[in-house]
Amino acid sequence: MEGGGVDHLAEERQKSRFDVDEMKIVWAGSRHAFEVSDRVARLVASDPAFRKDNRNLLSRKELFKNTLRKAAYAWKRIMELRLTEEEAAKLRFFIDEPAYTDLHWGMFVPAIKGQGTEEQQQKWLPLAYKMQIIGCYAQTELGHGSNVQGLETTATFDPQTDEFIINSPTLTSSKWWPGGLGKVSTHAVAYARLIVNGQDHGVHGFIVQLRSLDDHMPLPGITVGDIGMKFGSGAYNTMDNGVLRFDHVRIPRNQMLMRVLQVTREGKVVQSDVPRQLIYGTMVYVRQTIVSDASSALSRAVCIATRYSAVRRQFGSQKGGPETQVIDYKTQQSRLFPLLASAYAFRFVGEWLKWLYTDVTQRLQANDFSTLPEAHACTAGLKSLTTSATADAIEECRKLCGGHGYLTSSGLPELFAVYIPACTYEGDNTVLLLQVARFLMKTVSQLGSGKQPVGSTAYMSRAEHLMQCRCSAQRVEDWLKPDVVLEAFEARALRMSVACAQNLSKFSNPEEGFAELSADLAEAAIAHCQLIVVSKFVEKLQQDIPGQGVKQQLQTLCFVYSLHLLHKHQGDFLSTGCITPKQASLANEQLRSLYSQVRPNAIALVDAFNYTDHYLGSVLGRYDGNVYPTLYEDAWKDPLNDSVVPDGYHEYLRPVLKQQLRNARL
Ligand SMILES: CCCCCCCC/C=C\CCCCCCCCCCCCCC(=O)SCCNC(=O)CCNC(=O)[C@H](O)C(C)(C)COP(=O)(O)OP(=O)(O)OC[C@H]1O[C@@H](n2cnc3c(N)ncnc32)[C@H](O)[C@@H]1OP(=O)(O)O
Ligand SMILES: Cc1cc2nc3c(=O)[nH]c(=O)nc-3n(C[C@H](O)[C@H](O)[C@H](O)COP(=O)(O)OP(=O)(O)OC[C@H]3O[C@@H](n4cnc5c(N)ncnc54)[C@H](O)[C@@H]3O)c2cc1C
Repeated sequence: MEGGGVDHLAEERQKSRFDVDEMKIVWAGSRHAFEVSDRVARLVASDPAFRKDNRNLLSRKELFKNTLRKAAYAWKRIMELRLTEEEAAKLRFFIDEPAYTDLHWGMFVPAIKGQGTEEQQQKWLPLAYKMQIIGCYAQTELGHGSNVQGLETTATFDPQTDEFIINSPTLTSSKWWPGGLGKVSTHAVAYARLIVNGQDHGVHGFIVQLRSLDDHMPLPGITVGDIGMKFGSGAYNTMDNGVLRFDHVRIPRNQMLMRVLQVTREGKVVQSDVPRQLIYGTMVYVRQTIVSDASSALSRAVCIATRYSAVRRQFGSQKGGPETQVIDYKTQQSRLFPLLASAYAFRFVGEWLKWLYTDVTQRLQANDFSTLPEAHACTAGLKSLTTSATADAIEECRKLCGGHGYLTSSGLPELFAVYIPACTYEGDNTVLLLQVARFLMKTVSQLGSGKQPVGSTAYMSRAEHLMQCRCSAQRVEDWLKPDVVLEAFEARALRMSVACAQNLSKFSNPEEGFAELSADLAEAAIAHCQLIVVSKFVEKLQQDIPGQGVKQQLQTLCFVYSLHLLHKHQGDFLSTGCITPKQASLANEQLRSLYSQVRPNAIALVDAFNYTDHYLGSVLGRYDGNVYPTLYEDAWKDPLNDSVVPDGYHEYLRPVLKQQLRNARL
């Protein structure tokens, strides 16, 4: 994508055996998506206002102000250029800096859309769309995050004044973590226990104004601020995660989001026919976006590690010739190529999840709630699986880059620091896996009742076969048959779920049993989610994919993804009797051969992500591979090198040196 100087990776690029431009379109999702993405990426890269290479040198205050500046400038550009929603979303992506706008557009607006009545949407959405108000999603408290039903903030209906009184009764009820809350938001969708006539009706969302629209001061009864520095310099510190306390703050009754439950003027609580779980709908939406984001973060780390692995040479010089490129070491390949394959796998499962989410949203609008449990289980499970894998992968990519990977200029430390909270926010990954496990146990318990499992659990309808089938792989090549691979994953997932269900049935108290077996249940959930990813990759390959060699590369990556999982989790596959040790060894042999097929295409496969050097933000991952001179020059730019003799020499170094000298003379 970058033009200019000498291309140190040119030889690598010539080795590839497929049409990279066509692969770029597959990666982007469509030709249109590619064109939008490419255009916006260049726009951001060429605008000095979006410079980001100085982030980790700024103090928190400077960093935050800089983010405010960028967000305001981005908004101005969105208006000036009349960007569509798709283009604006891409702009946010390539600016690559967490900001309050993420929560405004990503959670505040969707919460009103999903949980507000038509009337409420008409009132609040135009204000939010024009950014005349800025909102956040204030759910988590100091004492409770995962356990939403345990939230303590109260919203008590006062029939005298037709208002709710929002209150933080305890220290632990302080809202804690919401992004955009600390310093920016004028409004929040705040989650609180609805109390009417002394009766607790559970947690609901309320639109609460926090700050004056004139001078930005907190309104009476509101205490609000930032919760302090987070992991890493730069990184997520561009975000003002906040603390908020309410001291009997009054809001009009019509500011409770009432799509699920209404409170009338008379104080009557009316449940609509919309299921309660819709209150959790915003989280379902965001979890779905987080899966796509995982493929972006992972592909970015993999792009850096792959390019650098082709540039870096260690050992193996023959007769004074060049040393071996580290990418040619089999160990490097076995660590790197599964991550490359995972990036593609997560991309495709993300595309599918987006489709699933759109489908469920359309059904909800037509009052069909039947697919909500499936959407919840898939978004929760895939959010958990992909973010855990991506966080681990970024750290692995750092190690794959050796010492230089630890330098800020590699781009990997900041990427890691910014990314890892994805394992926690929008649902702790273990808590989410246990939600999937509940869904699986329910599905297994209904097998044989005549109710056919559908969607992601449809494979369970073949339980009789999958519980006793034997893998047919006899030769290495058999592991390149999608049906063989899929059946092994289906059998493993089902057998693990059924084993959990059988163990659960031994407990007289199911909740006690669930708690006792929760580690096994989480593993069964992982097996189910891995099956979803594998099956969506296989489905992708059934589509018509144009471009010379493109489909073949994707096939190779699909098998790399599947067989590396099979290798990594062979304990599961063997202990459930899905494969034999001999078959595991054949699969591993096939995997090694696949790595050799990926090798000549590796650079082109990461070029297909079409990332600009600006977006990558990595000296090691530069498109032209010109790593060493840039690293060398960059080092001299560090503020510590502004002076040859460091500040502090006279106060702290010279006296120590002199003292040592005096001691030595004595
Ligand atoms: C730079 C400027 C540019 C400007 C550019 C402008 C344009 C920009 C355009 C777009 C930008 C978009 C950006 C989008 C990115 C967004 C980034 C976000 C960043 C991340 C922020 C993070 C925010 C947060 O973290 S918010 C807080 C999240 N909190 C949690 O996730 C809490 C987790 N806990 C829970 O979800 C629940 O408590 C629980 C599920 C664990 C348990 O709930 P419970 O006690 O009620 O449950 P049960 O287990 O008893 O379940 C009851 C029943 O309900 C079902 N269930 C549970 N959850 C759901 C659900 N979500 N949906 C449906 N059903 C659900 C469950 O299965 C049970 O069902 P049964 O049938 O078994 O009864
Ligand atoms: C960067 C960041 C941004 C955030 N932004 C927002 C925001 O905008 N708005 C908002 O409302 N919130 C936000 N949050 C809060 C976030 O959603 C919560 O932190 C998250 O849901 C996890 O909840 P917790 O902190 O209560 O974790 P805890 O539940 O306290 O987790 C602690 C440990 O306990 C384990 N655990 C908890 N329950 C169980 C269980 N039932 N079974 C087994 N193990 C369990 C977990 O696995 C974990 O290991 C943000 C958090 C972060 C880090």
